[in-house]
Amino acid sequence: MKANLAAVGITGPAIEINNLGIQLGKITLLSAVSTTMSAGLWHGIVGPNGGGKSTLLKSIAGLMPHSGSIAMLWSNTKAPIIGYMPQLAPFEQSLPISVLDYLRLNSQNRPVWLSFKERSEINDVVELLAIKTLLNNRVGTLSMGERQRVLLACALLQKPSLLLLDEPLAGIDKAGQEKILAVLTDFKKQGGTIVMVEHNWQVLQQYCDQAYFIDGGLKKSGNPTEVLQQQLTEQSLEQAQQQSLLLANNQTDEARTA
Ligand SMILES: Nc1ncnc2c1ncn2[C@@H]1O[C@H](COP(=O)(O)OP(=O)(O)OP(=O)(O)O)[C@@H](O)[C@H]1O
Repeated sequence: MKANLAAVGITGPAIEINNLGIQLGKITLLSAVSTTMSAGLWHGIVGPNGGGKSTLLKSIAGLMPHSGSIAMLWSNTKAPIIGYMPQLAPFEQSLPISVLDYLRLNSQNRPVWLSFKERSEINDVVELLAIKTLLNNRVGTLSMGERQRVLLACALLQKPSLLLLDEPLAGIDKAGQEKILAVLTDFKKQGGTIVMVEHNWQVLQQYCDQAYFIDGGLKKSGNPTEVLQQQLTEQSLEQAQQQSLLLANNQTDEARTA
């Protein structure tokens, strides 16, 4: 039987971001971000390195102090549960904790040493992400791809209705990526909302409903193919401007030496 990934019958929330700004000391990481991410869709955050994608995701997850507002809008009586997968979270090599214990720690809110009840959610995510053979391995010894699957399993454990994923495909081979994308496709089909940081435009175009280009702020958003086209047009315009500037400088130099 197929596991339910999102809380059954629950539509993931929409996210309304209004004039979001993030300042660390004198450095502005993000400014004036305003947008609405619709419920039940797959949203892709894209942009250059250091542009502020992870920062935006962390602020939606409530992990980053900010100005402006971020509101979750949902139609159900139960508040949305958020599953967050950080960017390639490193585990300390010597951390004496197995993958199974790590999942157990993340599967309940009360300390596992007080009581632990075997939970079916763990079996569901273990099967879903094919991590059974890793259960007795120490988290610090996992390869990058294995770690990604364990982190995604953790994000799915509480049956969230919103998934916030920071480059979930990074460091994973093609087969593993297809597996994860299939899991996420099912999650969306069951009503969940996904916000995912992703560099690969092919993935964004194939899977995401909306793309948001972040570079110190929200530069453009819309259908991923349209956002990509706009970005390519801007880049080629910029290149053409640089080339004509270079040409003009060379001509000036030549005129001076003549
Ligand atoms: N806690 C912090 N203190 C100082 N600078 C920070 C902090 N967190 C992030 N930054 C800086 O903010 C900028 C945006 O970082 P962020 O990780 O959001 O970028 P990104 O778009 O996710 O980049 P990448 O694609 O490389 O993962 C970077 O220049 C980063 O160095």
